Amino acid sequence: MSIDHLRIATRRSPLALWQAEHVAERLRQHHPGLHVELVGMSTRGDEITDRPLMAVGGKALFVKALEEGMLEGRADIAVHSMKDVPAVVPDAFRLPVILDRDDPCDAFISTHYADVSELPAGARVGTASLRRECQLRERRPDLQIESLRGNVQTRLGRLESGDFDAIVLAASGLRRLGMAERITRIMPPADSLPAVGQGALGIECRAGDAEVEALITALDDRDTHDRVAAERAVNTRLEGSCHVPLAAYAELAGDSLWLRALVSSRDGQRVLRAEGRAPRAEGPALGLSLAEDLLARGAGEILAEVH
Ligand SMILES: NCc1[nH]cc(CCC(=O)O)c1CC(=O)O
Repeated sequence: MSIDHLRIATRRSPLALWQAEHVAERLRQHHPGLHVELVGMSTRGDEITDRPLMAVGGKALFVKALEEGMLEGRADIAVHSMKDVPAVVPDAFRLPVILDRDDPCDAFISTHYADVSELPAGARVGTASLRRECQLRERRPDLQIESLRGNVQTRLGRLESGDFDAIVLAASGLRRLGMAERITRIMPPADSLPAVGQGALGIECRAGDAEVEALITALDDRDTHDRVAAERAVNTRLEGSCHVPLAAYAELAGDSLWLRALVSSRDGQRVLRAEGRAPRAEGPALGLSLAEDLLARGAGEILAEVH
């Protein structure tokens, strides 16, 4: 029996729906005649917006609800922003596919200022991520950095209404929603090292669903997969909780993988960086060794303070 119908579990935010529809379209292209349907699911991470995400369980909430949907048989696969997927995938699931990466960088958005360096002393900057916050604080300890949650549209709305002088968001999210022209400046990885998996989409399925896995494998992008595997290895060793100021970003030049990682205290006063190169097949080992290097230099204490 071959599969002629595939249901995709997705969150209901505009970005999540775009991502799931993108995967649906790619699957239809690869498998003409396959019927692909989106199944929208609400997650606690989306429902609770009045408290910091890390206080209610972190980004793992986004993923967990979709996994439950698959276990209950309401969907066959789930599409995730790899940035939101915890380092360890539960035994009942597999994550065999990572699609080709979009822009992995953070985007600086401001109505008055061209770049971080042009912000006046004490300027108010909104960001939802501790990782972005501490890298901003390292460069500009004078900035007033405030938490900014909600979906991409909500966050842009708060910039427009004058709550902030600038905000920082993932470039890929803006591009996917057709709002690339809102980006004032792309922040290069040297200025804002991206989150593990940022800009990449992954497809999760139930373990043992060989037919489904065979169907989705066509969308896997080897280069992105190897890069994200190296980044996720850093996370495997350092992820002690749901929300940690941790960045890891890999680039490929032929067979050679260049991985950079960063751990920071919340105030940006102590920032530890590590980097290394390895053949692409050894990316996960490189990720683990960078994590060990960071731990040897005090990453454990820094992360313990943040928790
Ligand atoms: N945490 C929310 C989230 N999860 C993935 C993206 C962007 C898309 C991506 O990284 O692939 C965003 C928005 C943001 O960080 O601004």
